[in-house]
Amino acid sequence: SSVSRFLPDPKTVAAKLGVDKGPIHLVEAGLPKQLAELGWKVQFDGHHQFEEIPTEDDPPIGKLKNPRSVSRVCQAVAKVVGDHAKKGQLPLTLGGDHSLAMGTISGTLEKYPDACVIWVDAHADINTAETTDSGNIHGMPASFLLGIGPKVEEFSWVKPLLKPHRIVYIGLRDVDQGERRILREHGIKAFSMHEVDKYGIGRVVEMALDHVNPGRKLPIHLSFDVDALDPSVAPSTGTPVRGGLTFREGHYICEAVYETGCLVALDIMEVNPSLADSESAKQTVAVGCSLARSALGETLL
Ligand SMILES: N[C@@]1(C(=O)O)CN(C[C@@H]2CCCCN2)C[C@@H]1CCC[B-](O)(O)O
Ligand SMILES: [Mn+2]
Ligand SMILES: [Mn+2]
Ligand SMILES: [Mn+2]
Repeated sequence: SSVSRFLPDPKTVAAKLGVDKGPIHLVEAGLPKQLAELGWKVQFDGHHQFEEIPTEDDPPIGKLKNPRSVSRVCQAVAKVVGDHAKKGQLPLTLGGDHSLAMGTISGTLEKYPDACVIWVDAHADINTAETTDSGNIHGMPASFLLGIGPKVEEFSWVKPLLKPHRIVYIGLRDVDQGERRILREHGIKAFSMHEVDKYGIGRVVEMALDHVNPGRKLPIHLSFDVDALDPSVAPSTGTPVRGGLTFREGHYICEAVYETGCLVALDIMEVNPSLADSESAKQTVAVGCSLARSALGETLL
């Protein structure tokens, strides 16, 4: 039977790949086979190739860096994820940069306009073209999905279909001033590491689900940035921040989301093996595979 009551197709997961070397390592670590062993019909249609836009042809737009290549890749991912979702499959996107979530969540919302998003991350990724300091678009996807901030022509293809009460964060601990203001002004619910310490991960996940999916009637898109985990657990990632989720807390979130029976799309993002020594890279890849298995039904007993 299909894991989610929203997936007519019995347990078919379509593995998508990001733009980074991370996805290749996750696949080569055996993730497709591991998912097949969980009973999934895995459709892995190869590594997504994107022709690079040379940097000189992709100058910043305002502060935004590599806007054209990011937009092009995300738009392609939106189409492919949307197509898989419309076929009743569960798109699993392996990143790669979290800017890809503009594509994956757009794809999910096309099929499931009432889907809710559980965003697991050290960061809120909700800067606008105005509030961003870094100009790195991986810090902005949520603002485009929510339609917050000044219009950026390059990203006008991102339809603002996500509503503030349909997204909830878990794991925040490095949020910019401008993002704090946005979260507050839009009434967006966020469980930082402070709440994880205070209530424990079990209660936090329950409160997060109660907030975005009270009757567990809505489809869930889980977007998991591995930098939500403590750097001792997932060291090989772009923006590590101390004081993160333990190995078990991260896996508990995935197990609990799976148990709702509402999961329709999954992102495992920001695994970047080229950023650490090979031991740390291997450890991070293994955690990425393990999180995906937990979100797709691997239980402890
Ligand atoms: N908000 C950020 C942005 O660049 O917009 C700034 N932050 C780094 C910055 C370093 C100095 C102290 C404050 N934090 C990274 C974050 C984006 C993370 C993207 B993700 O996909 O890894 O979540
Ligand atoms: Mn990134
Ligand atoms: Mn992120
Ligand atoms: Mn992050």
